[in-house]
Amino acid sequence: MILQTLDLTLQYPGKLLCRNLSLTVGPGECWAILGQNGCGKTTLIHALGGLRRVDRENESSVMVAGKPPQTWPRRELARNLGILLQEEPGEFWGSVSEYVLLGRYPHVKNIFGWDAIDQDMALHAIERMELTSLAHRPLITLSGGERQRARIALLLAQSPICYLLDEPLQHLDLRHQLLAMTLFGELARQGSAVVMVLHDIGWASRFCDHVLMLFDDGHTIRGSSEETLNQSNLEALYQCNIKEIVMNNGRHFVPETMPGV
Ligand SMILES: Nc1ncnc2c1ncn2[C@@H]1O[C@H](COP(=O)(O)OP(=O)(O)OP(=O)(O)O)[C@@H](O)[C@H]1O
Repeated sequence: MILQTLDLTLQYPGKLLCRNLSLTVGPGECWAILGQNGCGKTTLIHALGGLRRVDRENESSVMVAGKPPQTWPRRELARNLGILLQEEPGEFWGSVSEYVLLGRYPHVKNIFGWDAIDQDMALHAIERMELTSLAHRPLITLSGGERQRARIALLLAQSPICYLLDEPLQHLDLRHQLLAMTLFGELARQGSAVVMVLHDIGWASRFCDHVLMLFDDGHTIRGSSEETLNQSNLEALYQCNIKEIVMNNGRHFVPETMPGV
């Protein structure tokens, strides 16, 4: 078990986001977190990553590799857990390759800087995200999608055991959505744990083996994608009419109509 919540309840004044969530994410698993805007997906990612304190009496309700995330030394936590947030904390004025190298910081052994392994891993991550031709450009000159690929490359260079990803496909075109999902699927097959917030059920059904659904009233459904992704769960989750289409051995879910329209 890499990531675990025990009876986790998250709320803001006047709004219950999730109630008594017990979740266990193991190595090799790829999870999608699904739910309507404002249901609490980002808040949950923050709680799982130790970026948001859970209630005091609830302190042990999130565990990363057996310990609450706040109790890990930061560099050690970053070797276990890599987090991709929706918002960037601040501007970075260096080049793309300098930015991606920051992912190696938790692994640095040499006080004089990055060693050959760090350089190689950053280079490989840049290649994987198809950024080689932009590697020397200042990060701030990149487009939204290019910058999102650089952020994913930084995480690849970091190579944590568990990836927590909040809308990793934001700003990406179709080709790069496929590239990113293929990569996350590969990471899971190689033994990493991957947990990602998605708005596209198609990607979830194709690449994720587990799903967590967060409903507006705080209740949750979790389980295998096979079991949980069905018309009735998804219609209840998204509050609209959804049609399931089976095509080329894959299941596709198409939003059809708004109820009452
Ligand atoms: N600091 C805060 N104080 C009060 N309410 C908040 C605070 N931060 C977030 N919320 C509310 O909590 C709810 C959950 O927010 P969150 O960002 O986790 O939703 P989400 O599921 O990630 O949404 P989206 O799909 O739009 O990104 C929202 O209704 C939001 O307005």
